[in-house]
Amino acid sequence: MKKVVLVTGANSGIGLALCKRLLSVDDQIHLCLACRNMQRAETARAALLCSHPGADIALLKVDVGSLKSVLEAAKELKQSKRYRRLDYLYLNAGIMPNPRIDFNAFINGLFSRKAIHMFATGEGLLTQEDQVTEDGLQNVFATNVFGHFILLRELEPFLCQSEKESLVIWSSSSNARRSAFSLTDYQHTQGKESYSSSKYATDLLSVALNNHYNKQGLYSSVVCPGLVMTHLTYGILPPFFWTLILPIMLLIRMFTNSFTLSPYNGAEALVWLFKQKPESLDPLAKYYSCTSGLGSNYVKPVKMDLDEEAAEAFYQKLLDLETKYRCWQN
Ligand SMILES: NC(=O)C1=CN([C@@H]2O[C@H](COP(=O)(O)OP(=O)(O)OC[C@H]3O[C@@H](n4cnc5c(N)ncnc54)[C@H](OP(=O)(O)O)[C@@H]3O)[C@@H](O)[C@H]2O)C=CC1
Ligand SMILES: CC(C)CCC[C@@H](C)[C@H]1CC[C@H]2C3=C(CC[C@]12C)[C@@]1(C)CCC(=O)C[C@@H]1CC3
Repeated sequence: MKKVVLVTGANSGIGLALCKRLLSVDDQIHLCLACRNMQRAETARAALLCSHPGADIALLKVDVGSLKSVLEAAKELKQSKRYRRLDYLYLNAGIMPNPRIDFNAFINGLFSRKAIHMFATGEGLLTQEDQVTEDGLQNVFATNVFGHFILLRELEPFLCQSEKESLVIWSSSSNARRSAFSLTDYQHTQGKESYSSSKYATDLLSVALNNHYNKQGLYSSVVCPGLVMTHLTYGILPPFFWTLILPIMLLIRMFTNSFTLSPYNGAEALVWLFKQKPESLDPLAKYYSCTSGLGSNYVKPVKMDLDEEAAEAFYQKLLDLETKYRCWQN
């Protein structure tokens, strides 16, 4: 049976590298690139077909930050009858709008005992300016979490099938931090660390999804790709600056193994999960892409800093929000 794989945010960065690597592992897969910009999606498909001529690559238009677009995309997928099931759903699209570096925190952190941790996670170094979407949601939450949750809910018939397990894989981050997230303000309307909050939310959600869906054959995992040079990180510092500090980054990599740097390396854990049996994965672990000082890639599972009650409480809040939006749609 050929595997069916859908990747959101597949037209650039880690998502595109993942697609390329998946085709290298198995060029028989049915690959669906779910992107908001069809021109960029076409360019990505052309690039993938260059390296894998004859590959089965479909495009699906979806803006995960817009509930209307998510519902339309799911409807299109169901109506097209192109696929009967989905084996892997990579929820990779993500944003970090208007990032700012706190240089004081950087200098203080540099000379503290937490220096290595700071480089591995970016903890306390970054703030973002969020916006409100047309649905009245915080943009980072809508894009990184809720749009993907609704997509998953809409695609349940493709994912929950008795004959075979399916795996949902969330692109989380080492920047996910418990203290940046609050159950009473899960959209992060108050603070300035919406990215960190949204990634912690994906970690909680993945745990809750396993509790609710494993019996139906659906499994969920989270990955951290490491620090990768993509449009996202070029929004933090310009490309020339990253090139300038490359020797420093290679040095830091020797201590943290978390500066994977290239999208190819960053996709390591995502590809590794494709090769695993979903039921053999640890629902409470985050799978990190790592690159050693000598440049070899490996995957490291790390227990997440969360409790299952909080995961369940957050899940219930998402269900309530979903009900509210579905009422508005009708
Ligand atoms: N780069 C890094 O160091 C790290 C990245 N990550 C995570 O990895 C994931 C991929 O990021 P990365 O490859 O670095 O970043 P990129 O900016 O290169 O890629 C992000 C992808 O998501 C898409 N996207 C953004 N918003 C939407 C939307 N509303 N609807 C549909 N697609 C959307 C983008 O499409 P478009 O081209 O249209 O903008 C793009 O294809 C993200 O979830 C990120 O948080 C995690 C840890 C580290
Ligand atoms: C390399 C240094 C001389 C200067 C870089 C300092 C910071 C800009 C970076 C240190 C750790 C980085 C990091 C991220 C962004 C850039 C840093 C803060 C991320 C938050 C990017 C997005 C993620 O999901 C996780 C990354 C963790 C590490």
